[in-house]
Amino acid sequence: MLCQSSEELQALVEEAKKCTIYGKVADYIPALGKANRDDLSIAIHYPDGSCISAGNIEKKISLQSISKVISLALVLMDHGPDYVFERVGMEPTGDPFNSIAKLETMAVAKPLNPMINAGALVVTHMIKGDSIEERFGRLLTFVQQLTDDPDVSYCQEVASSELETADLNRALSFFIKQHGIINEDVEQLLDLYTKQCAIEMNCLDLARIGVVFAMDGKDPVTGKQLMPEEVARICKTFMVTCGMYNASGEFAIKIGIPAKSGVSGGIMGAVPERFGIGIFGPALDDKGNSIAGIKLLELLSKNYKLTLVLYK
Ligand SMILES: NC(=O)CC[C@H](N)C(=O)O
Repeated sequence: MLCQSSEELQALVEEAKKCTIYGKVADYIPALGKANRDDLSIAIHYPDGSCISAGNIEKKISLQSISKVISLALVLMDHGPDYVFERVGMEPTGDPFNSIAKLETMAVAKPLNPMINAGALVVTHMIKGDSIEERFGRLLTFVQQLTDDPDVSYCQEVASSELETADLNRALSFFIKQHGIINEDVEQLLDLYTKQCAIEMNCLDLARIGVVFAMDGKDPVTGKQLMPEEVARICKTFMVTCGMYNASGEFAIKIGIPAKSGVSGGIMGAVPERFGIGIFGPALDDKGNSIAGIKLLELLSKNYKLTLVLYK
């Protein structure tokens, strides 16, 4: 779909771009280290199908942690909330996304929420299917429905690059396996998880996913209900409480938009009943969030009064 470029949005991008010099591209997944620190683009997708954009919105990025919201929606549909929340909690941690610390101090080694890596690994473990191919195929089909784009796929290079270097995620998986939270082969789980994180798309597709969450799980363009309202509500709530890692509290206070970020520099936002947002800005702050992406959302939220507490 063609996106109208907006001068107003472009001016906000130029303003937000000034802070990319204070950020750093993630390189613990070697393939992500190739990104250009100074990139910044945004698409906003409205329920009537129109959209506005600024920057190079055709550039594809891997979802990384943004995929955690989508896999959560899928397993909530696969198993229902009771089953899912017996295995992963609902509480923010205040710790970095890849931290192992709380797992050891909890009475049951159940990860605190599905947005940290330990919790996301449990969620990925719950994706139904008889093989890795079938489970990944189901997830990808769901993503293709959410974006209404059958060509969305994953980046083999990013997936392999993460699989080769994912020893911390291996450690988390072995820990939760030892404690009986998961019971599958760790290497297979990581194969599936790294492919999930490597699903790639452009900002416009990302904004389209955002508008589906914003409209309570219904694609406003096709009219299809892609997930039950209840599932969309749970996912959006996690985006508010845990979507920006251990910066979620400050983000909620200052910006107040349900959002999920990934270390590729992507942010997917869902402004309830109004629009979806897709951002790409690979320069990250010290918590792993897109530094210019956050600045851009702050400007948008202030200029257009998007913060949650203003909803009537
Ligand atoms: N914060 C992120 O985006 C993390 C996702 C990444 N694939 C990881 O597990 O480390």
